[in-house]
Formats: sequence, structure tokens, C-alpha cells
Amino acid sequence: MRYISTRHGSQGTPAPLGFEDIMLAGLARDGGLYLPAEWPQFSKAEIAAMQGLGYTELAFRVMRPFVGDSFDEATFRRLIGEAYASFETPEVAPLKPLGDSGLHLLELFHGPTLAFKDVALQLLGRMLDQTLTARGQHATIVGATSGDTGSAAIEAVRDRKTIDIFMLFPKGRVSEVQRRQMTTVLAANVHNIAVQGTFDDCQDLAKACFNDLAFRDRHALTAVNSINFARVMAQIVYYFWAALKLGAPERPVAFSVPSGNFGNVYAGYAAKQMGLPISHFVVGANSNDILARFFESGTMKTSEVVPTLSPSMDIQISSNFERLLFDLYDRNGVALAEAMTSFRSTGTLEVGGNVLAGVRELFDAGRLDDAGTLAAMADCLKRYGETIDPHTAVGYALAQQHRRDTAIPMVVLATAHPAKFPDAVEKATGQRPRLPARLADLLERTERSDGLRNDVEALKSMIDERREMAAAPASRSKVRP
Ligand SMILES: Cc1ncc(COP(=O)(O)O)c(C=O)c1O
Ligand SMILES: N[C@@H](CCOP(=O)(O)O)C(=O)O
Repeated sequence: MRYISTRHGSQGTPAPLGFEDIMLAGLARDGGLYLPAEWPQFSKAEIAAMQGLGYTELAFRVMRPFVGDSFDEATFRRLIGEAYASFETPEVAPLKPLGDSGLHLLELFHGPTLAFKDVALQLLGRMLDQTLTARGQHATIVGATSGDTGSAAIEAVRDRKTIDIFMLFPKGRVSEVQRRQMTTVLAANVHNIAVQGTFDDCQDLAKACFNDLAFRDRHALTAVNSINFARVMAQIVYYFWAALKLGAPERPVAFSVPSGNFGNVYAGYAAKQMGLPISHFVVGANSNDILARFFESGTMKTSEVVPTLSPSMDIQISSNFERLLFDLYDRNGVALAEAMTSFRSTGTLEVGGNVLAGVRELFDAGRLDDAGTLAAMADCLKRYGETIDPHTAVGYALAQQHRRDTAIPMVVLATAHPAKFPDAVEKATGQRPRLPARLADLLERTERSDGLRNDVEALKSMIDERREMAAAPASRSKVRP
């Protein structure tokens, strides 16, 4: 399997890369995002043969074509096995019917940090460590989080000698549980940074570090956000998992996906490209509805980020949308690079009527404000006895509004555990969800983080200093106050 950048050709035409290289690179050097030059294909018979497999075996079969010979079979199986052994249930992602409505909840929050990010990051952390150890190298992760990627990535790489992680989060814009899941990890290789700004500012800072090629090379930067295709790869698996349980390949399935950075729903799009019969996707947004407005009008226009009850989706610049645009631009990397540059300077990007009509065959989109989110949480509990978190609530409400065919089951991706957002859930349902026992003392644990203004040079200096300190003898074992 070879990978290309969404902007390939815009700065010369580099040779396509293999999996290990794109995993370590994270973002392409031309500023684009990597994806496979061609999607692996599974025939109907091959998909039928996946019926009844356990999660880890399915994960192996679905992901194997992507990794090629980067890992031998035994190593890849071991990494997958270890990653999913960290989940609370051997099913990894239980699928629950909501009565006889035809709606199903796919619970993706049974990993160590209680959000769907664990599904990919438990594996990515291990794959990075395996590769870096084999090469005798060290890498530095620079990541951005609106709440969930941060803790999942930190949990996946804490205490690993091959990796340091610098995680940027928007100060005051993540829930207390989310913040503490990051800042209470006191491992010497973990650096939490509270940025004065929004998630988009954090993501821009991280990307600016990658786009400074000298800085990037000096620290061997790598990414844990969904700009790293390895993240998308691992998320493809649960689309197969849910669809197979609901009768694929004989029966099509629809998915409703609460969306922000567009990584999760893009993984579903990839599953469809690989042969999975997905009838359509519902892209759910909160009041930060740039995606919904795009699917309605064909125009992508940024506006101010507003804080909502679903903070992890408080995003305006959805980085994975570039991967979908790549297809909408007929895989023309030069034209897309120009469009993305213009988007970043004008804040607007438009696609033509034909392109919009094509994309709308596969994607419906909608928005739900905070009042609707509270109502959806209350409704799901009342009707089906299920407590859902505010992000899942967006997917749940919009799934009902966008059923195209009631004979086709629709899966709502339940992206976070309700206990990550206790205030919102209590407000909606009157019941305060409890954290699992292993996190029961989270609110009493010591926190550690640094503040940072929204300034890339300040960030780069901080990383330079920390890495120099770490390289000095005997400094790594010290926990900074
Ligand atoms: C709980 C939760 N739901 C939904 C989303 C949106 O997912 P994506 O960014 O992949 O679109 C996020 C953040 O990514 C999240 O943390
Ligand atoms: N909602 C995310 C934002 C980052 O998304 P990613 O999928 O690109 O890592 C978060 O919780 O951090």
C-alpha cells in the first residue's frame, strides 16, 4: 500500500510513501494529509466471510492491507490484541438497539479514557513505540485537543521512552473531567499546554510546527490527531463491526456521526470506498455548524467558534474535510492545494452544483443547539432507558430527522461516556453519571499544565527547551512542580 498527500504535485511530486513513513510523519510535508493512493477493496464474499469474527480478528483483517509489511503478521496481531485488551469489554464496541426503532447505539467509549479516541489511539501509541524502538529513534508528538484526543493520546504514550507528547488544549473550553484526564498525568514525557484560544487556534499552532520543516526535523515531529491516517485506519474497523452485526453485506446500513474534525465520519466514508454497503451518513454538528452549512449550500465559510454543551465538537476548521475535498476535486492535489490556501486566507471555499449534488447523495447534515441537545438526552433516557453524552445526543437527534428509509438500520456513534460531561447530563436528565471506579478520585488528583499565549514561536521555544532539558543527563526522571 502506498500513500499520497491530498496536495501531491503542489510542491513537486514526492515518491508515494509506505505506512510506517506516513504514520511517523503525521502531516505531509506539503501541508496536505496522507491517504492511500487506492483504497483496499473487499468483495461481498470477503465481507460475508467476516461475519461473526471477534473485534480483534476483524481489526486485523480490515487494517492488514493498510499496513502492508510495516509489521509482520505476529507483531501486528499482538499490537491489536494489547490495544483492545485495555478496553472494559471484550466486545470493544457494543452495539445496542434502541427498542424497535431501527436505531442502534454503537458504544465507542469503553476504552481507558472513555471516548471513541481510545479505539485508534491505543493502537497508534503501540505502533509508534514499536516502530521507534525498532529504529532506535525518538519522536515528539505535537497535538491539539478539544477534550478527548488529548487524554486518549496521553494515556496511550505515557511513560514511553521513545516519545514525548505536547498536547495543546483551549483554556477553559474543555470539561473539568476532560481537563483532569490530561493534566493529572504527571509522567515526565507528558506536557499539557493550556492555550489562550479556541481548539482551531490549537490545531493551527500544531500544524504550524509541522510546516516549519527545520523544527519538524529537529524534533522528529509526529501527530496523534486524525491528520495522521493511522487514526482513520483504526476507526474504519468499527464501521465494519457494526454493519456486519446488522446484516452487511446483504443489507445496507446508515450511520449518524456527531462531527467536529470530520475524522470519524471520514473513516466511515473510507469503509464505504472499501466495499461496505453504507447507504448514507448523517453529519451532526452543534451550533458550530460549518459542516452542516457546507452540505446545505456547497459553501464552506468560517465563523466564530461558540462554546456549547458538546465542547469536543466546538470546531470550525475540520481538518479531515480536506480528505473528502480531495475526492471532490477529482484527486487533483494541485487544485486542492490552491483551494486550501485560498480558504485559509479568505475563510471561504465553494464547490460547484454538480459536486454538491453528488456529495449530498451520500451525506445528510444538520445542527442541534444546546436546548436540542438537552432535550435529546432527556428523550433517549425516557424512551429507551439509555443515558447518552451531549455529543452522542447530537447524533441521536439528527439520526431521527434524517432517516431516509426506515427499513435500513441506522447506527448512532456513541462517542463519549456520559460521565465525561456530568453537568450537562444532570441538567438534561436529573441524574449525575458516575465515573468508573478507576477514575473515581480524578477530581482530587494533582494537576500539572503550562499556560501559553496563541503564539507559535512561544510554543516552539517551549518544545525546544523541554527537549533540551530531557536530553540533559538525569533530568528525565524528575517531575516538574
Ligand atoms: C466525544 C466526541 N464526539 C465527537 C467528536 C467529533 O469527531 P470528529 O472530530 O472525528 O468529527 C469528538 C472529537 O473529535 C469527540 O471527542
Ligand atoms: N474532538 C477532538 C478534536 C481533535 O480531533 P482529532 O480526531 O483530529 O484528534 C478532541 O476531542 O480533541
